[in-house]
Amino acid sequence: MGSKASTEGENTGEAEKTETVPTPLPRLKNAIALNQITHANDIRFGNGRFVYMDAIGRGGFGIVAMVVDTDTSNPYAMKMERCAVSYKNEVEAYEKLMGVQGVPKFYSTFREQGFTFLQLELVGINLLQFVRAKGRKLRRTEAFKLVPQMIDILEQIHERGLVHADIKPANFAFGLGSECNRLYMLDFGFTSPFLDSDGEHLEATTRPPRGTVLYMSANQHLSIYNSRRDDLESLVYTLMDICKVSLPWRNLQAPTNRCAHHAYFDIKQGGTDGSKICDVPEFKKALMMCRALEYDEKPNYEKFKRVFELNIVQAATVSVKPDLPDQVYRCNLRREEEEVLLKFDINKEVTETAEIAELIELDNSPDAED
Ligand SMILES: Nc1ncnc2c1ncn2[C@@H]1O[C@H](COP(=O)(O)OP(=O)(O)OP(=O)(O)O)[C@@H](O)[C@H]1O
Repeated sequence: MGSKASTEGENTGEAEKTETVPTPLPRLKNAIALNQITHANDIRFGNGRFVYMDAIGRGGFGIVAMVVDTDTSNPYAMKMERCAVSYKNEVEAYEKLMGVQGVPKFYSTFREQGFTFLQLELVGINLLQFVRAKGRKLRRTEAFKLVPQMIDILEQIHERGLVHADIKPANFAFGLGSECNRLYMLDFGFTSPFLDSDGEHLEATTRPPRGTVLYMSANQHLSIYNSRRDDLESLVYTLMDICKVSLPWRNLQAPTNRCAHHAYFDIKQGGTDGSKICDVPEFKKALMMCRALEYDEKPNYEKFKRVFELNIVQAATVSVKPDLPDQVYRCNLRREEEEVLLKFDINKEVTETAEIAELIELDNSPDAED
């Protein structure tokens, strides 16, 4: 989750009409085999119950660690954040999404030393890492093969009355082992309800844009509160990006004021019919469908899927799954992030520093949720 101009993905060059073999990207090497994990430290969370194994993700407010439960020896993902304003949001979302296929299981949450923790089902490589591990962007047929799963997850999230509000490649991940051809949706820090307590759609309102600039819908740049149509539009940008169709705004400076957001809005609108965004018929059509949706309208998910439908031969032959289905990917931490982890070293005496006390206070303040 992050309110920032994303630098994720690679600059992909111009959109193409025909499918070409995508160009190589730098490959990821730091895979960790699940059956080979050993821990060389005494960093523990949750009153000593969870042993830290490795960092597998990082975001705007903290890191995601792979941990092992000392009671059961099961591995989990532990999302730890410092005073994250999005934390309460994310816990509520995970509670509402319990049982949804394609959302990692949520096991527990706790707070330690001014940090919040979410214990989650461990899933595998995210889509951004997947593309990097392949060393090339995906072929369109490969990206389209993923669409039904992506839409199904989104539809279920919407059915629970929530919009995800930060759809991007790094927020989709493959499952592990026998689940490696299933997709999961991650990061519910910006997820928000779109229904009121009577089940009616919330009135259109405004708030400062949040999410990841690169994939944010055009309307979000006008500060229009997210609704279901915005998730779909962000999904189209996500798909374009993973299969080498350039996002024309990729090299724009991150918007810092209203005027800059308006510039983004204009370029993301891409002319009256969106045709200036790209020439690929499927993306053009999908974007037009997003633009035709009213603020409170329920999308026709099946129709959306049909835009990307593969023919019978393609559907039977195209396979999209990680080469290493039993591996997660280590992520490099910054020095200050490594230092944070040392606060949880059980061999070190832990004192609550002024900084941590301040963070707890901030986190408990009434404004913390905005
Ligand atoms: N349950 C999980 N299993 C495995 N890896 C995960 C899991 N949850 C998150 N990750 C990894 O950690 C990364 C960051 O997670 P997440 O997006 O939830 O954090 P964030 O702090 O909100 O990030 P950002 O600020 O970039 O949006 C993901 O892209 C993914 O690679």
